[in-house]
Amino acid sequence: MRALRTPVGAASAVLLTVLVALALFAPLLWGDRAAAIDTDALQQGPSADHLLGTDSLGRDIFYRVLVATRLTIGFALLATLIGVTTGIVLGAAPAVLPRLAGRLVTSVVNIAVAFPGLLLALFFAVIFGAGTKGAVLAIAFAIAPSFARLTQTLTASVSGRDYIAAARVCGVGRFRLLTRHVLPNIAEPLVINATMAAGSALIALAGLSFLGIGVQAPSYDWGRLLGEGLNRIYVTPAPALGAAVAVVVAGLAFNLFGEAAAAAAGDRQQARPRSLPPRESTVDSGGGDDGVLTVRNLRVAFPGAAGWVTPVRGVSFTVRQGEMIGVVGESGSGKSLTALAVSRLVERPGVVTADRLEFGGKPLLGTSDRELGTSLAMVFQDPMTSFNPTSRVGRQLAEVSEVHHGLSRKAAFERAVDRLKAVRIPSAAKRARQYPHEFSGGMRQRAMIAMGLMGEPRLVIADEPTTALDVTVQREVLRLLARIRAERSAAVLLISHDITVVAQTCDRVLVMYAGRIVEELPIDELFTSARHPYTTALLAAVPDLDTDREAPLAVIPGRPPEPGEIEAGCPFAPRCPLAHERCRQEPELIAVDDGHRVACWRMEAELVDAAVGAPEARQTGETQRASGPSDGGSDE
Ligand SMILES: Nc1ncnc2c1ncn2[C@@H]1O[C@H](COP(=O)(O)OP(=O)(O)OP(=O)(O)O)[C@@H](O)[C@H]1O
Repeated sequence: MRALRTPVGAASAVLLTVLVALALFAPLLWGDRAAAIDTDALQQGPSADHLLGTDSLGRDIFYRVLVATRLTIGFALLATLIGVTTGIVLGAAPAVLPRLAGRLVTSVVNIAVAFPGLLLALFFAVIFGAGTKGAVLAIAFAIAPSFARLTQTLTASVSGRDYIAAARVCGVGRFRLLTRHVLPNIAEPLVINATMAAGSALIALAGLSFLGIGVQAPSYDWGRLLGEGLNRIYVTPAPALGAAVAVVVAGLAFNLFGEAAAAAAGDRQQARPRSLPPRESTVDSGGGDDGVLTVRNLRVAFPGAAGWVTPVRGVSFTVRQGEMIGVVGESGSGKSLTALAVSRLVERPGVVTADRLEFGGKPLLGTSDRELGTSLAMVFQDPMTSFNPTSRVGRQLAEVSEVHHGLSRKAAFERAVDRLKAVRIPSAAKRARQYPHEFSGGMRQRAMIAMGLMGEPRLVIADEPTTALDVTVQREVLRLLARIRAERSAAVLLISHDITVVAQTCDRVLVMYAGRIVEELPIDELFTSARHPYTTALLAAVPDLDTDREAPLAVIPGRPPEPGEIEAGCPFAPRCPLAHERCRQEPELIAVDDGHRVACWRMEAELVDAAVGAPEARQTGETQRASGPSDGGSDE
């Protein structure tokens, strides 16, 4: 509609309407006059009776041009429909086919795209033979490769969005993911490009008819009329001009309307949030444990220009039933990648490995999509991108139960309404019928949590769930997570860059720096017993009531290293006021107390000093190192 408000859009829309009207009504109104042979008026020039003259049988060329609109537009649209459909199927196929077959399809498309469209059209026209059917198929197959490429590109651009990740966490199958979540969200650019393709198809079809390999007598389209008119262009140009003007005007109308629609869509796109990079996982795991989530030596690596980079470098922790664990660290420390890896959402070319990666005591890789979809809930940072914008909120929630619990559409929808009520969405039944954009940010985030509650989640992973929300709504969302944990005994892994949020809500905190855990400790010891210089620096950077308002806020000098910049030694050393010679080597995470682990050489030194002073203490320290974490439940 926005396109119609521009002069180009409005003018091309009027032209298209006229063309469609002509295609529908011209043969009914003037079909007889266009076919009437008049041997007394053969090959005449323009006159008041015959505006564009007559042909070799005395038929009125003006009426023939009008009547030919139906065949020309009809076949152009048919060719576009076949071409676009074939292209979309080919473009979407790699997303649903096994990897090898998908690659094969992509290669075929890549080769086909390299050939000029008109060349392909002529090639297919020869294969299918002269005639309307051949011309339509030739043009359709010439259009298809560029649409396949477009579909592939658009699919890739939305496949990293949070709502796709959310649907994948819920175990939605590839085909359904494609038809319900990907295609509706790329429909707009596809339709716009299809409109422009119709213009090109019309011109190409006219070209084939003009060359004599398109529409055959006694049928006629603008291309054939142009060919006939051209034979006597030096005697009277009007017969050729009529068809030529019709082809140009119609081709332009389609193309300009497509351009105007694209420009209008482009304006809207600028306001849309950007997508995340695509992710998937290939995970090694094994062993068994009674924790809800057991992670040992988790590593996530990506190929880079100068070799592999490893943003997550050997992370180990355990999450137990009903526990709320906070993960803090500056941007880029690997918090989100850790969460994505345990949700099986790191995509190729990313590689995830771990000595143990278990969910509910079973290897994560062996956990079925259905089980993972109903027992692991993921809440993302940006509530705007977490939902598919083209589908009603209730339907998106219901999808989980349709897929996993085999509930009917109606029953699944009722369950969705029930879960929306559980997260205190007012007028839940009405809200369930609304689209995500009709929800406020906080409501969307609660609806996202409700989606996790469609199953019976044993673990809720919330990745910066409150960052995009104002303080009051933040508190509501955090309270809701705490309530779910209390009422349903679900474990919660809360990722945040804000250590105070974690301090207010969690039982334990994992502090991450440069892809590793540098400290883990119970929350009640956070402000009193934090030992790692990075944790103490994070705490010092939090203003409190005693903070001098005149003095500048404390900041940690320097910046964390990028994954590709991490060198040997403690990665925090360049920013650490206590760094010394020993820090040229990277310290291990060692247990210093019950549930308290620290990766800092100072701790090693303290343990050794303590051990020298008290032989029994030395024994304890060594025992702790050997057995890993105690109550904290993790080792490395
Ligand atoms: N697909 C990817 N390919 C290459 N590098 C990646 C990819 N995804 C993330 N990274 C890198 O991994 C590092 C850790 O990213 P991650 O998103 O886990 O950080 P984070 O601690 O969650 O930070 P933030 O709080 O900003 O989200 C970053 O430096 C990031 O650039």
